[in-house]
Amino acid sequence: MDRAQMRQWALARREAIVPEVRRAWDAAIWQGVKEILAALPAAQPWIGGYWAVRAEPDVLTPLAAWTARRGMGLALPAALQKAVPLVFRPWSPGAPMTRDVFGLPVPAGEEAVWPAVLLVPLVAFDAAGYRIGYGGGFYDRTLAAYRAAGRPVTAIGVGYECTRLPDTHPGVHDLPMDWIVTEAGAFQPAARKRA
Ligand SMILES: Nc1nc2c(c(=O)[nH]1)N(C=O)[C@@H](CNc1ccc(C(=O)N[C@@H](CCC(=O)O)C(=O)O)cc1)CN2
Ligand SMILES: Nc1ncnc2c1ncn2[C@@H]1O[C@H](COP(=O)(O)OP(=O)(O)OP(=O)(O)O)[C@@H](O)[C@H]1O
Repeated sequence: MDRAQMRQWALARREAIVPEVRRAWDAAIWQGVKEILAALPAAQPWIGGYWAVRAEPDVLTPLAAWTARRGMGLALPAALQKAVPLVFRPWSPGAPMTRDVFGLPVPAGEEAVWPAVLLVPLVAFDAAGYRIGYGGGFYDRTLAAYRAAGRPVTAIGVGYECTRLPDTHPGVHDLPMDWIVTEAGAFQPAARKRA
């Protein structure tokens, strides 16, 4: 399979998950994400989430409640043009929304922030922490922009076990996730594991 075929394979598997199972898996994924966030060295001013589309794991509601309780801000990505890094805009439940270049809902406010922790939706992923997304290269460009700006970032990939692959055949631009969280738990990709 090439990356486009892996993407189609994984999207089909993800869309086949029935609602009851999806609810249970999303709850388990949220538990895994929460444990990672709770163990971060310091309270973060901003966490980058995402507005779930196309059968992505949806943890936005508990994430919003959790961050609000701790006085942390939550921001959502906006793809404002093709081939540029994502911009993160502060969001809270009920905030006014507009649409980005792909028609996805994004916060209407134009303020941009740089969350040091990003939840990154995975269409498919592998044990080394590499991912396949929708093919726009947005998260890869975004992580590269953080690196170029000298801003540390923790990337937490979020996906379902049924879209795990032995090897996603990453390209030169692909940057690995620091963590991957699925319904089976949270793991640090082998290549990145530290003593
Ligand atoms: N929930 C969520 N929000 C997100 C992302 C994401 O992966 N998930 N993004 C992460 O990047 C950005 C949006 N990126 C997107 C990139 C491509 C397509 C998409 O539908 N692509 C078409 C092909 C379009 C084309 O070729 O021009 C497709 O897959 O059919 C959608 C969103 C920002 N917001
Ligand atoms: N840092 C970068 N600079 C320039 N081009 C990049 C960069 N990162 C990715 N690209 C390009 O973006 C395109 C899409 O990349 P890829 O197939 O890895 O997308 P994806 O990871 O599935 O999508 P996404 O990150 O949007 O979810 C490729 O043509 C790739 O070369």
